[in-house]
Amino acid sequence: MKVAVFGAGGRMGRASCDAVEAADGLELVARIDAGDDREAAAAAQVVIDFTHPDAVMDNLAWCIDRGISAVVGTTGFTPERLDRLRGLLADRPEVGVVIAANFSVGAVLLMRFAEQAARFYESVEVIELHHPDKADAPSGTAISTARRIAAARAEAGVPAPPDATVHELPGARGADVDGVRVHGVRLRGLVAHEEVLFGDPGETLTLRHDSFDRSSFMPGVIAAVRAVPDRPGLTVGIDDILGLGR
Ligand SMILES: NC(=O)C1=CN([C@@H]2O[C@H](COP(=O)(O)OP(=O)(O)OC[C@H]3O[C@@H](n4cnc5c(N)ncnc54)[C@H](OP(=O)(O)O)[C@@H]3O)[C@@H](O)[C@H]2O)C=CC1
Ligand SMILES: O=C(O)C1=N[C@H](C(=O)O)C[C@H](O)C1
Repeated sequence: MKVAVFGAGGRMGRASCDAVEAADGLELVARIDAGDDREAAAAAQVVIDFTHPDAVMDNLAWCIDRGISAVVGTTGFTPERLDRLRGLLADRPEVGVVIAANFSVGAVLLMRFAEQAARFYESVEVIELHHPDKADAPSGTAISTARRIAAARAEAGVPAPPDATVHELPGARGADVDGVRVHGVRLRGLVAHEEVLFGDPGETLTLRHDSFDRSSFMPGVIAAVRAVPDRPGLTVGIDDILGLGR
């Protein structure tokens, strides 16, 4: 299968190029970075995109227009952006796009475990910790985690977490994602880490995942590349591809 990588000069792009080159049955046909002519990727059957939230929608429109499927790790996908993508894909029903905020197996499992725990605890907060060269905050993974926790709590009728704060320096209580507080740490030496803290009277539960190296994302990326030609339309998350179901 012919594969091109968009964002090939970046941290994830470089790791993806190496992973594609090492994978049986995959052939790396183009490395595209900012400013390069995308036509060099026109021969690809699948594009991997690890670029920038400001670039990814235009890249996907280009791929879909040419009938090229895509595996997307770039963050910044709002519900509105996903709807726009569904609209683009409706015109090319043979094309598949897999978007995942996190391709590491551990992060996928953490999100599922957090979703399961959500209804049992009065309090919940999310902390994401990343390298300081990251453009977006909170991380896409933390936003997805918080949304999934919020949805599970709402479905179970759990009220908003208690919080008596009335005096606050702006930002001290983090971002509000669907009613769940999300805190971002940017620290040299880190790669990608997330904690979900649950609390109830007399106990807490902490779920933590650490990516110490970008190789942690590659099995998920390669599994998605192999799967996407058989998954027309939009797939959000790699749970199904890993055999976990929704
Ligand atoms: N889903 C997942 O598992 C993961 C997702 N990510 C996400 O992936 C994205 C990239 O992260 P990371 O690799 O660390 O970032 P980097 O900044 O290291 O890499 C991004 C690369 O994309 C290039 N680029 C920018 N615009 C375009 C464009 N239009 N076409 C082609 N290339 C372009 C950049 O070039 P230049 O520097 O010249 O602008 C840069 O080389 C982020 O959104 C991040 O959150 C990261 C890790 C895991
Ligand atoms: O920028 C990163 O590094 C990462 N980005 C993704 C995110 O925003 O969730 C995935 C992972 O956290 C690493």
